[in-house]
Amino acid sequence: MLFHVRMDVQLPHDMPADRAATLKADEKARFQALQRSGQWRHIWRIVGQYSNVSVFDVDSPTQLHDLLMSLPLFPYMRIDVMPLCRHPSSLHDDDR
Ligand SMILES: O=C(O)C[C@H]1C=CC(=O)O1
Repeated sequence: MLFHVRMDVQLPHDMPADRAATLKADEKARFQALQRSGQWRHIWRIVGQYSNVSVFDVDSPTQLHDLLMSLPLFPYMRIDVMPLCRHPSSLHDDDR
């Protein structure tokens, strides 16, 4: 199942720089593992914002929920999710 996910990150202004750096490094490691697994299929930065739009390929809404909650930056994100299905005119066989 494919999901479009928008994540807006807002770290508290008073978070110590070393704590923020650790969180970002942990997030990057988790993100790259999920990319390698194929579950985090695409990501784009939204220009000028600490935000991204991503496409996830997971087995169920529950799996996506658990995956998002496992992200180190989860407590500092607003997350919006849209379920996707294949467009009938798409030329891409892997859109499902
Ligand atoms: O940078 C972000 O948008 C937040 C998050 C998503 C991937 C990642 O490495 O960090």
